[in-house]
Amino acid sequence: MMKNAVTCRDVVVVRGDREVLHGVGFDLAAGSVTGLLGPSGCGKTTLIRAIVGLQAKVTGSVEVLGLPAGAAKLRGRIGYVTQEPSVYGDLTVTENLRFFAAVLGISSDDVDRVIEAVDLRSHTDARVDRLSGGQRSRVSLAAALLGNPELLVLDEPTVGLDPVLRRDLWELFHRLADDGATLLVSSHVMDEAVRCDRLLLMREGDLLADETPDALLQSVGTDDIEQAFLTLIDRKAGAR
Ligand SMILES: Nc1ncnc2c1ncn2[C@@H]1O[C@H](COP(=O)(O)OP(=O)(O)OP(=O)(O)O)[C@@H](O)[C@H]1O
Repeated sequence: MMKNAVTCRDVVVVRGDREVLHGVGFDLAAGSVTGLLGPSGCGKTTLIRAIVGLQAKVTGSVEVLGLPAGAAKLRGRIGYVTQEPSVYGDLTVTENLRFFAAVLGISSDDVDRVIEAVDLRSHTDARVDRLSGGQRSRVSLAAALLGNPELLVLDEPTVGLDPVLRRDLWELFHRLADDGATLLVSSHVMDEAVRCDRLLLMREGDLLADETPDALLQSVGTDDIEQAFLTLIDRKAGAR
């Protein structure tokens, strides 16, 4: 039986004085790539923060790699890339990664592997503040890959990347999953959905769909994910 890397049940989150997740539940199968899709403000980052254990005021249950989200023992087993670059501008690519490896207690031998994985070999000695936005976000991704985490949570990792790089990154995500990692990748670009094994479609703090891309397209009767999403919204509005 396939194990679940993440299990969420009835997850409710309050931010400020507003409930922004209204009882979300799903599983992430180990070794899969799941896309978390939905319009800006629908709650993707909030859900991600609940999974990586950074979000306050979470009720319901969030279990990650068999432990409650935020458990100290999960440190080092999860790689998380936020939308903001999390690396130092005044250090080179290699210096950044050596620093993060040292902080995590990982051998610096791993630095070459992650640089290669994100295709930054030709920029190892460049200061990060002299790199392009896309290159900088790949340095953050490389830092998250240090130590081979079992769960990778990536918040909009392909924003600002050209089509070739986006394709290469999605190939990397699938290689990592083939090696056993579980990936949750958020995006508001619907055409990335077909690259995922499974999709979570969110809107206004609710999960509208939790399906494979093919099953979703079939159930809605279209060959376009964006259209499928709009149809689901209309159906939900009609059901109210
Ligand atoms: N610090 C905060 N305090 C109060 N409300 C917040 C805070 N951060 C986000 N929110 C609200 O929570 C809701 C969900 O935000 P969230 O950042 O999770 O959305 P998102 O789907 O990740 O959006 P985007 O794609 O634009 O990053 C939004 O309505 C937002 O206004």
